[in-house]
Amino acid sequence: MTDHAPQRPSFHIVGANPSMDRTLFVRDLAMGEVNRAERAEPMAGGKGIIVARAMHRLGSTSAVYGFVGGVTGRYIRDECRRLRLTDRHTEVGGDTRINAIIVDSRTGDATVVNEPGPEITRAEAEDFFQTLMPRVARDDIVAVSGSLPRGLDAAFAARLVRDARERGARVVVDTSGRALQEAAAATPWAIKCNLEEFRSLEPDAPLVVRDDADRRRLVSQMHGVRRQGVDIVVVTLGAGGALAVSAAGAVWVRPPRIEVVNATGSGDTFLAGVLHALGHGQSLPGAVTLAVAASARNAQLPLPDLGPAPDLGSLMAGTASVMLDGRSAS
Ligand SMILES: O=P(O)(O)OC[C@@]1(O)O[C@H](CO)[C@@H](O)[C@@H]1O
Repeated sequence: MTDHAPQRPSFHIVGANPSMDRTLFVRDLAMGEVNRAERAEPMAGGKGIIVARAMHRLGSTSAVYGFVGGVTGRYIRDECRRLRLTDRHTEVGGDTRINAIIVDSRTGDATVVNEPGPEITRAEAEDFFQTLMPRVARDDIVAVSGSLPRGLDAAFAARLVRDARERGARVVVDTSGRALQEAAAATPWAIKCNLEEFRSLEPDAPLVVRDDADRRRLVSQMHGVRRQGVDIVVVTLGAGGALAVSAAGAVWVRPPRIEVVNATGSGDTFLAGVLHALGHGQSLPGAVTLAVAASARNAQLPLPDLGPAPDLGSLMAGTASVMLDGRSAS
């Protein structure tokens, strides 16, 4: 490499609260009844791990950070090794959680029960910052994904954004509730959330986005958040695709038609697509198109993954992107 060759940024994926996801496939799930699973699959999960695994499938290597402990924590570390993710987790006294995902194998509907996660002490939180921050360099991408385990509050998310920004990194936040509010106030480079999560930033946002008028209203609210100091705001709308705004304008990407097997992790896979594409210098509309296709691919599979060497060409061809100032982007 010459001195002038462009350097790829390093990706640091923070999933503070990883989990062993246990996915149970049940036909015609009946609440309040005894159900029998057709099969059960364990998988390393938590939003950060799903993001990093999907990025790896797309060709971007990343390091994963968060808190792990106990036998389930060991499982996460073993899986990181197997998946070739750089494991920079902080070891803690509590146990990594186990989350239950019950997929109705007839409808594809997923019912998810998330544990709160281990209690993190102040010293463990400090260890985490000491592990992450010295490794963050200018222009690196730091993604903050998923819930916080017990003992950490929204101030943790805000400090994460501030400290990584001070090191010149581009910080991307995908979390919810108070943590999202405080992280957004610390003005990250980008926010990616779903509609429900966006409503914690903009309570007047529509509950559902049905038509052009709803999309335009939402876009103007997203620009409002952007004007508070965030460069890029992306809101995913499930079957309605995704909207993204930056100073250059707004784009809406409609998803391809697919049969959903299990959409768990599709939002995380979407984020992986955005990070991979923006990290490789693609435009925001191009990145969102890849992300919508990747998220659709994830939903076609029984477990959150893209599978080795995913070919997203036909799914990308099934998307349509529209610049909301009326020009067609593809
Ligand atoms: O409690 P969080 O961190 O918000 O969500 C955790 C979780 O439900 O999200 C992933 C799917 O998006 C699963 O791997 C995981 O169990």
